[in-house]
Amino acid sequence: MPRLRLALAQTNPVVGDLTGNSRQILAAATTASARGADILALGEMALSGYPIEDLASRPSFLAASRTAVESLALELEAAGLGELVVIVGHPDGPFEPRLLGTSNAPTAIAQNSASVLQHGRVQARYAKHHLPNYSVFDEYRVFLPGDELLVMRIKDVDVALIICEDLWRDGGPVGRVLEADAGVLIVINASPFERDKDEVRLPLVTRRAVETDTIVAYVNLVGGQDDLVFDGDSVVVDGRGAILARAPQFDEHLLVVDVDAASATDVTLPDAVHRVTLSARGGDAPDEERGVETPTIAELPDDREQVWNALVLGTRDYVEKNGFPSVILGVSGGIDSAVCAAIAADAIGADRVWGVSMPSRYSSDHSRTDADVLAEAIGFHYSTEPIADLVMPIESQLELTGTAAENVQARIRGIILMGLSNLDGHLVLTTGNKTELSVGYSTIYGDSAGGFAPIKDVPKLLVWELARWRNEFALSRGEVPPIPANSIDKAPSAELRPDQTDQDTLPPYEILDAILDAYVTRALGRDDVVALGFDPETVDFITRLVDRSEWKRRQGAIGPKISGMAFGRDRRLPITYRPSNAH
Ligand SMILES: Nc1ncnc2c1ncn2[C@@H]1O[C@H](COP(=O)(O)OP(=O)(O)OC[C@H]2O[C@@H]([n+]3cccc(C(=O)O)c3)[C@H](O)[C@@H]2O)[C@@H](O)[C@H]1O
Ligand SMILES: Nc1ncnc2c1ncn2[C@@H]1O[C@H](COP(=O)(O)OP(=O)(O)OP(=O)(O)O)[C@@H](O)[C@H]1O
Ligand SMILES: NC(=O)CC[C@H](N)C(=O)O
Repeated sequence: MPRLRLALAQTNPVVGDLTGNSRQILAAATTASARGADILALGEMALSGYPIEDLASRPSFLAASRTAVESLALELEAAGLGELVVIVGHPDGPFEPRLLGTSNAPTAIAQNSASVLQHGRVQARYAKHHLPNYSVFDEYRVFLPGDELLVMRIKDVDVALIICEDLWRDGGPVGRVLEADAGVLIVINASPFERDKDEVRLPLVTRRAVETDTIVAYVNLVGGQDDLVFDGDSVVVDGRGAILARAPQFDEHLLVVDVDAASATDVTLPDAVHRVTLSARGGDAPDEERGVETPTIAELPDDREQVWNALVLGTRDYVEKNGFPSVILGVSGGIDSAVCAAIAADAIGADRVWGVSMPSRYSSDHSRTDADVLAEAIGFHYSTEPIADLVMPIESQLELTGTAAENVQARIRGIILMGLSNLDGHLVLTTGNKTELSVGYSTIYGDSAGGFAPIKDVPKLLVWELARWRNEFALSRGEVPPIPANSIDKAPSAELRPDQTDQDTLPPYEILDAILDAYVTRALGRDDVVALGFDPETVDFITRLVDRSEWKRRQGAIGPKISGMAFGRDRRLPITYRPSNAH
């Protein structure tokens, strides 16, 4: 059996940065070549970053992408890497437009493509067939589908190539892999992290390997892009479904593995298959001269560690890719701000985190002392800005009472954080969790003010779990646990009036999160939620709060998606909405 050495690079591109992303690809190619690889594959759109959204409708961006692919091929050749087959994803076009509406509507003129580079030029190109148009994906809006499977004959092995969603759909290119009798199937991906996604993704990869009787090499991007976090977790599986190699989650990594693939046959190719023959690296040099690559098979960490790592990477990449020197947040002694501060410190280092305690006349002693303990444990920059004297004049001049008065405190805190952000360039982190966002339990333009929301997709019960996990993790490494025990154990409170607790307004979090899971995540109607055994009045109260606060969410900051139903593009509902009966 011929042996191929595959290198899969989990790079972390920045959308639009064709020059920087090309540098990442060149670096991966240099290492892959030094390790004797025949083929280097990178994630979907590794050259442009993913998703490029309506940039795909700009001819100038497409022209720049084409130029970047051609330049990359020349640079590889100039660097002495021309023998290596490099598979790189990028948008391609412009093509004959598919009109989507009026003449002003965005028009699909691009394809989601992969170019095969060797000897200083593009040897072949593949265009993605299946354009996902659900959840966070809008590819049908901006891309034209491809209609041919690409097979590369290299070292007497037929290597088929497809792109991400193509693997998820029966029929189309994946259906033709078996007919083409390919020995290896390379899939380049931009597959965002979701809790439990691995329970779907890995079985899918192994199922396709068995169905198509090929070695499947699945390579995914890594890194944060706005609200998405790509987790890497690239994997190579043999035709019986056994894992041959697996890259770590959330890290840039080059996975190198030797595969013994079936020899190419002279089967008659189905119509929609294009085959190219590429020269073999190193000519006829015997495989033994390259030595043996011992493949790594990374273990997946447990659920809480995966989620923590996703939040940290999503936060870090938002800060770094948008050029912020530092972040700032209000620290109240409560669990949400404590967890956000710990995420921020893990993401960019405590010396780039600013925490501000902003006590009001209702702030408890423990809110200050717990914030002090947090600051000491994490070691971020810490200051105190009392707000009582700032709140008072507004309250009295406007004669505000009740919630109207309470919200002034949260808004003054927002003004302080935004003022310091304007002064020193910090990114403001807003600390709302998914439970609060679901029911609108935050003050608009107050504690919801901010540019990035690290825990916006984390329900309250999971916030507590993550806090406990992070502290245990610190202890297991002989480090100081970052989150004060008291912040975890005490009853949550907004402290906007004397002795307030969240449960004055909301049901216990065990019940609230369970109802939200049914209504928001599983999108059940009101009656179906009640049928799960919840008190009908509580269900009515909560579903009404959820519906009524859609407008607040629409104005809210983005934050890392960790679930299959994150607020934002996963869940698109009208703001103006009057349910006539149970929905
Ligand atoms: N459909 C719609 N479209 C556009 N705007 C709409 C709107 N519905 C209300 N509004 C506007 O929204 C205003 C009401 O919203 P908002 O000003 O936010 O105030 P509101 O939601 O009434 O009160 C804030 C709630 O969040 C709680 N809170 C505050 C701070 C922190 C925490 C915490 O523990 O995390 C909790 C607080 O205890 C209170 O229950 C209205 O006065 C109106 O201006
Ligand atoms: N005294 C305070 N000092 C500084 N920031 C505050 C203060 N009170 C509230 N904030 C800011 O407003 C946010 C929302 O307040 P809230 O009290 O709801 O959250 P929390 O204290 O972090 O968590 P919990 O909801 O568990 O109490 C806080 O996370 C914090 O960023
Ligand atoms: N980029 C894509 O085509 C991604 C779609 C795919 N179903 C995934 O999440 O992995």
